[in-house]
Amino acid sequence: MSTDSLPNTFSRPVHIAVIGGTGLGKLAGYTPVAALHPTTPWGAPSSPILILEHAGVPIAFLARHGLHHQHAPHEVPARANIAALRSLGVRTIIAFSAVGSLREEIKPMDFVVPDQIIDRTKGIRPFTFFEGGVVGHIGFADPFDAGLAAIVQRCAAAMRGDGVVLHQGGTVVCMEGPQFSTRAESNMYRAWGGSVINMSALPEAKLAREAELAYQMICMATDYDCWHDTADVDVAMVMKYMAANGENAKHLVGAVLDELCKQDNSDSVLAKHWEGSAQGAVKFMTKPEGRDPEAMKRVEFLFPGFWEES
Ligand SMILES: CSC[C@H]1O[C@H](OP(=O)(O)O)[C@H](O)[C@@H]1O
Ligand SMILES: Nc1ncnc2[nH]cnc12
Repeated sequence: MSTDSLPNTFSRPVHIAVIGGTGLGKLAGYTPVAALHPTTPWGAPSSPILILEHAGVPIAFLARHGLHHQHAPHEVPARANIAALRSLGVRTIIAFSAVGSLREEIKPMDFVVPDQIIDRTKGIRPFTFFEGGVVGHIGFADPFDAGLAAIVQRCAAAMRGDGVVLHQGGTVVCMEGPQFSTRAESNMYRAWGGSVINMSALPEAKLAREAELAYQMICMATDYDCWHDTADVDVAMVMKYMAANGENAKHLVGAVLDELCKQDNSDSVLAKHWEGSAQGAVKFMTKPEGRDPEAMKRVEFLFPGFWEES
């Protein structure tokens, strides 16, 4: 569907966003009411941001790899994505990801709500908002949002697929890609305690935390990577399972949005529990004489009024 005929403005604040990953370039069952094209100091986001309505509540939807899956994992403009969503008022993000399973019990088609990440990206992706003359060190011990994870867990019953399981907790290994892992790497990640593997959890989750957003990834297993005695992962396998799992994903996202929309103006959806966490880490690090005006402006885009009291 072309988004060209949709309004490119939306006047109400939007608190909730969904980021769609591989095989989830749109949200089935929703008709967008606007298509926004925000710009940020970090450039344009991956795709137009579609505004959908669920139970009368506006939801932002962003396609991580672009409308046509044109951004490789290391090319996704994650800073622009997170900054653009925040500038619309978004404080809660549910992010979908297609993952390889590193555990026998996580079968293709199962869902995983991870609570940890192992970073195997290679430092080639821009990964922080705070650089170039403004320094900040945020806490990242628990990279996802426990409150959102609990909501997703409660919604697992919405999936009617036979035998589909939602695994609560687990460690996502985020590798650089775009090539898949070697067998030695896949076995090493298993030995490290990894549950699933993808190429997209980072820097997205780090940037969401820097932007003081509540962020939870929902992983959909599409393969057993290459450690298992079944066929090694390839793109066709990932796409086949994503297509087969579309109905389950639709039911799950619908149920999660039901819950989030009921709480649209609550402190948890507004991520009050993260408010001030990054700003505190930034404000006192770089002394005024070391601050770069352009870097300060970029921080101001994220947190309007940030420098007023310093
Ligand atoms: C096509 S397989 C590899 C690709 O799939 C996952 O994408 P996403 O996390 O956006 O669903 C994985 O992270 C890779 O980018
Ligand atoms: N095996 C795998 N490795 C990395 N990313 C993936 N996304 C889906 N399957 C994957």
